[in-house]
Amino acid sequence: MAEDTINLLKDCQLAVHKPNPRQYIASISSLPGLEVWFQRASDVVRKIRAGDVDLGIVGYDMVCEYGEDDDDLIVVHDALGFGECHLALAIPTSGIFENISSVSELAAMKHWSPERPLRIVTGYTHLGKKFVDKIGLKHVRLLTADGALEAAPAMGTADAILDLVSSGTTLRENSLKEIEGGTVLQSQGVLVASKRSLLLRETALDKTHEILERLEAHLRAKNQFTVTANMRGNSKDEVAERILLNTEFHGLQGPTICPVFSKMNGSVLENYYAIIICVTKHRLYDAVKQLRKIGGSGVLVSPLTYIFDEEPPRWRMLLDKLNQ
Ligand SMILES: Nc1ncnc2c1ncn2[C@@H]1O[C@H](COP(=O)(O)OP(=O)(O)OP(=O)(O)O)[C@@H](O)[C@H]1O
Ligand SMILES: O=P(O)(O)OC[C@H]1O[C@H](OP(=O)(O)OP(=O)(O)O)[C@H](O)[C@@H]1O
Ligand SMILES: [Mg+2]
Repeated sequence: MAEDTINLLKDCQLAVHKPNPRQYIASISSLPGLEVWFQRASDVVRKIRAGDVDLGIVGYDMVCEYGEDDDDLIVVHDALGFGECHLALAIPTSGIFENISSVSELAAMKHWSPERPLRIVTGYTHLGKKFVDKIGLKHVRLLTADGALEAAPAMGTADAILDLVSSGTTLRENSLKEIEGGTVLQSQGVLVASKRSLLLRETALDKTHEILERLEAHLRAKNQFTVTANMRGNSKDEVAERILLNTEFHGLQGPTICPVFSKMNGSVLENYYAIIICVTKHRLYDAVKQLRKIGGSGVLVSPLTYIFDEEPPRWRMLLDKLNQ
């Protein structure tokens, strides 16, 4: 998460300067007056709640587990695009669980009693307790461990686990499976803040605004290409009509169309137009095909770095949450 966070900030022109690897304090030269502290994910949330730091970047799972529903915590950006995983219940694929494929089937098993509860090992006791209550599992004991939870069922120290799953490889390699209704939450990296800080300290709100704007502009641009193509035509209106009526690709507000001037037999002609549109990466080839069909040639594709649009919706949402 730390590496992903540093890379993301760098891509947003917010490079984190850390004088040496064993130092936990750093700075961002484009944000003077801001201190960066490297802390364990759980401590990031605890320190925001305690009022020691104003803003943090952590997994949403950490915000929920260590935030314990504290309404001072406010998620400023909920999808930073890394650390994607989900918190889920998993049970062994064989033995008494062989035919169990949902939480209702798990709850209905006759094996669990006050003397012999279902033992679930997890690092997420707050979320685990809430989840067990929600799904109505009666005879349960939550056990805690810090890591390698997937080994517990085979070791005989627990019956089930509640842990993060990403690719699913760790579960599979340890003969465990997820079950229907067993997902507690979806998680990825988020930017989280203390509501109190943002309300009481104008500089904290200003810096948050700048960071959010940069994140939004970069993340919006990340999956887009700028596509430029030349197209023969008699006027820009005619070219615009061809694009708007015959393709699905129109740019942010609409295509930008500019005349291309060429020299022929001593005179300057305006019989080509350059069109500029934005295209999501996975639809690039569709866009090229559609542009070709309406006479597009010389298609140039370049990556987009930022899209600064009007005020980002997340900023408005943040102000609403702060009642401003
Ligand atoms: N397999 C995974 N795939 C994607 N994201 C993950 C994965 N495992 C964990 N994460 C995310 O990374 C965050 C940090 O994970 P974790 O607590 O394991 O950190 P760590 O780097 O091992 O540090 P620590 O020393 O505190 O355990 C989690 O809260 C979660 O949001
Ligand atoms: O579905 P997968 O892609 O296999 O990823 C899931 C694993 O990743 C995390 O562990 P991590 O590697 O952080 O080790 P840890 O639990 O010891 O911290 C998590 O605790 C799972 O064990
Ligand atoms: Mg880990």
